Amino acid sequence: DISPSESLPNTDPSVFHKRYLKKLRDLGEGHFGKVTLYQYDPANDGTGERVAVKALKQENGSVPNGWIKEIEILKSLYHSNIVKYKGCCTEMGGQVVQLIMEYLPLGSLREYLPKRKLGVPQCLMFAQQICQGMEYLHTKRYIHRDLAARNVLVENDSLVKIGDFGLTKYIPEGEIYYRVREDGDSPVFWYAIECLKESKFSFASDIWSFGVTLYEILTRCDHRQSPPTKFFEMMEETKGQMTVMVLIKLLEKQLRLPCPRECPHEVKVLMDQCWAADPAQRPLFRSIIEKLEAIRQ
Ligand SMILES: C=Cc1cc(F)c(CN2CC[C@](CC#N)(n3cc(C(N)=O)c(NC(=O)OC)n3)[C@H](F)C2)cc1O
Repeated sequence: DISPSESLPNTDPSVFHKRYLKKLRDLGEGHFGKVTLYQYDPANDGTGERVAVKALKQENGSVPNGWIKEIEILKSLYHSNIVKYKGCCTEMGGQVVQLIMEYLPLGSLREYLPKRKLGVPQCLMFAQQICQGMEYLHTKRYIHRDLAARNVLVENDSLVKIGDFGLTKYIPEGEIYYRVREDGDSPVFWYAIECLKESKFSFASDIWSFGVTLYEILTRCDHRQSPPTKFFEMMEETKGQMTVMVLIKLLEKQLRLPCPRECPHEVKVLMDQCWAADPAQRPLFRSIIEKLEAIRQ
């Protein structure tokens, strides 16, 4: 038997040392920080694995507790349609913490869909997988608050994963809404009407955002049909008026994003159910999965 002193040092695979992280390129920029591609190369021979590293713009050295929350949330999620947590890299005695995730080189649906003319069945398969990841998230009482094609990563032609949880919040038992005044650049064209009017986020507001994500998928993320482009067209000349106020008026008049070209009617019906003005009228992810399965038959 090998005595402990002879076995390999018991290194914790979720601990990443800054000195072995070699920066390759930036992957994305958010309001509060950025995501960068690194090679983790402890052998220093270029054979290390590539990882995606999320870092917050560091204010006065203190680690915001919302950031620790995001790390704890991703660490607690195990689902085939959710990006894998790999570990953390701490610096300056824990003053700086970076989140290490698996790297999906095909990037998000925003980069992938315009290049690959996928058929409707494959688009609906991706949509169903997003619902499976989101249903899992909701069973753990998390709301995502930023579901959009830009935050869905492509593993391969038949697998997508929800890739970013920057705005995810826990909804305590017995509560329905999470209220917040977002100061960042909020994704208003993915926000449910009650989020725009009263900042009331809930499981049902994630369903609304899924409807917008489904719309993006059926447009293959064509920027000419993007939600901002189409809503600005519908808002006509809003010279100087607050965009959010005009968007709320438009949604209150029951106006919605148009049916994408070559989108089956029953998929547009599903989108419109996700965009019901009354949150209680919107379907749950479980029933959306069943509807998508039925349409895909
Ligand atoms: C600090 C807050 C913050 C900072 C940000 F930059 C963003 C925006 N960011 C999210 C992560 C992102 C898209 C997704 N999902 N992505 C992850 C991978 C991966 N794990 O491989 C990947 N791969 C890739 O692009 O391969 C070519 N892209 C992309 F970086 C945009 C959101 C934020 O909340």
